[in-house]
Order: sequence, then C-alpha cells, then structure tokens
Amino acid sequence: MSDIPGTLPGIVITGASGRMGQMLIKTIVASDKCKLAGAIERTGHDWVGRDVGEAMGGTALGVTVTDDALEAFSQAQAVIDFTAPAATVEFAALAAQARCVLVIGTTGLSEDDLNKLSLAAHHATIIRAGNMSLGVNLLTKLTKMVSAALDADYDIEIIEAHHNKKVDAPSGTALMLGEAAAEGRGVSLNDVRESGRDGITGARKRGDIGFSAIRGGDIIGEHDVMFAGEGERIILRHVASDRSLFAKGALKAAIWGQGQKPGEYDMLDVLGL
Ligand SMILES: NC(=O)C1=CN([C@@H]2O[C@H](COP(=O)(O)OP(=O)(O)OC[C@H]3O[C@@H](n4cnc5c(N)ncnc54)[C@H](O)[C@@H]3O)[C@@H](O)[C@H]2O)C=CC1
Ligand SMILES: O=C(O)C1=N[C@H](C(=O)O)C[C@H](O)C1
Repeated sequence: MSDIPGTLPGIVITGASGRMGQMLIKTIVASDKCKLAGAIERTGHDWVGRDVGEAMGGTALGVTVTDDALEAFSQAQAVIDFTAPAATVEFAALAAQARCVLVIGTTGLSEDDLNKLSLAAHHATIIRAGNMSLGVNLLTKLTKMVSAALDADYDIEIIEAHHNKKVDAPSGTALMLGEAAAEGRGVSLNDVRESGRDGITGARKRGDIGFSAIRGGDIIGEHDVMFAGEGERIILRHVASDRSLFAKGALKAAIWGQGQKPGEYDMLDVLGL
C-alpha cells in the first residue's frame, strides 16, 4: 500500500459503471480531500481498458478501468464498494491482503457473507452501512428512541420505496431501521421480522415488525417507520432526493477510516452519532 505523507488519499471505486460507481467518481473528482486512484469493473465488461472519464461520457481522467482488483487496491489508501454481495465478499478478502480501508455500501448480504466480512476485518478497516446518509443514520437513533418509549400496542411497520432496478428487498436501510426498532424494544429482529405477507395471512401478530417494499420508476430511496396505535400513528420518514448524498457519506467514511485500526465500523462511528 503506498502511503506518501502529505498526499491526498487515493480511492479506488469498484463497480465503476454502476449508478453509485459513477456518482462516486464524480464526487471524488469534485473533492479536494481525496483523489481517484483506480476504477474496477467485472471481467468482460466493455468499460475495462477504457479511460473511466471517457467511458462516463466526459473528459479523460487518466484512470483506466481494470478488472485486476488486487493490483488496484495495493496502490490505494481506500476502496469504496457499491456492487453486489458476491463481489463485495471477494473485494473484502483482497482489501485484507492489501491492508487498506474498505467502505461497503452493498446491500442484500447474507449471514454467511457477513461472517466472511468479519474475517477480512482482521486485516482491513471495514466501514459498512446499508445507507451512508446522515439523515438515515440519525433516523435509526430516533427509531430506537421512539420504539423504546412505546410498548407493543404500537405496531411497527417499515415501508420502503426504490427504483425499478433494485434487486434486493427489504432494502438495507429498511433492515437498519428494523434493527434499531427491535433494539429499542429489547428483542431480536430475526424473532419478530415479518416481510412476506400474501394471501390469508391471519391477523397481525403482536410485537411483529413488518416490512413492505415498493419498486417503481426512478425513486432514489424513501423510508417510513410507522408506529400504528389505537387512534393515532407516528411516522418517521426519510426521503433521499439525490444519490450524491450516499456518495458524500461514503467519501467521508473513506477519509475517516485512514489511521483507524483494522476492524468493523459503521456510519454511526464515522458521524459520531
Ligand atoms: N449504502 C448506501 O448508502 C447505498 C447502497 N446502495 C447499494 O449499492 C449496490 C449497488 O447499487 P447500484 O449502483 O444502484 O447498482 P448498479 O447495478 O447500477 O451497479 C453495480 C455495479 O457493480 C458492478 N459489479 C458487479 N459485480 C462486479 C464484480 N465482480 N467486479 C466489479 N464490478 C462488479 C456491475 O457491473 C455494476 O456496474 C446495491 O447493493 C445497492 O443497494 C445503493 C445506494 C446507496
Ligand atoms: O439500491 C439503492 O438504490 C439503494 N440502496 C440502499 C438500500 O438498500 O437501502 C440505500 C438507498 O436506499 C438506495
């Protein structure tokens, strides 16, 4: 890992051609706190071998898209990964080899994937969150507080809406909010999670935390946490209206991670919440 004092941290972006990949590259280019050190795409992708700025339809950035992740990671101080679970697990192992900071935004990770990330975190500084925005991370705190103040007479339902290309449900953010609500109630989310209502479901089970997912158009990401009681409903809401929100949070995490010991962190650590 190159680490020349006084230079800006170099950041590698995986999934460079993706919605978040391109947003991250634009955010890095506009930042005076870090520089773009590499751009990764999957083997066979038509961006591999091209200048990433030109591939994005703009001016050349002097960074060629590569599928050799380990070589790119070893030249960087941090990697930001918003791709897909299988790729994220591979990148975590490579980040451990390269001993660099890895910021993970990928959602839809299984328990097995998370265990592999924990192993990689023995050698890499891994910062992971299903949502990198200040607003959502603050909302997790509020959700926990409201959930702790109310008993199970208030039914908790989490409703999320995203664009029609999203492949996982419930969203990573919805699960973060569900974990916060469960924590506030002093229960495990796995014991009370209800995310598959269809057909003759029977009445709602007291204490369940329900999830509903809407998919349509270009919705960036909207989340409601509803506490539905007798005669009243409390609704906590976050609406993302620009993807740059997530990219700015991820960059903040990559810079915060410099000098942190290997281990697992989240955005609450980064934001000091
Ligand atoms: N934590 C957060 O704040 C946010 C998380 N996300 C999550 O980020 C992930 C990506 O979202 P989008 O950018 O919308 O998806 P996308 O489908 O537009 O982009 C994913 C990119 O990853 C690339 N990729 C897949 N496998 C790869 C591999 N093995 N090597 C290199 N590149 C690979 C694909 O070619 C594609 O370019 C999703 O899991 C999404 O839920 C999205 C927005 C915010
Ligand atoms: O896929 C997305 O787009 C988003 N994914 C994250 C999630 O699963 O919560 C964050 C954000 O809502 C956008």
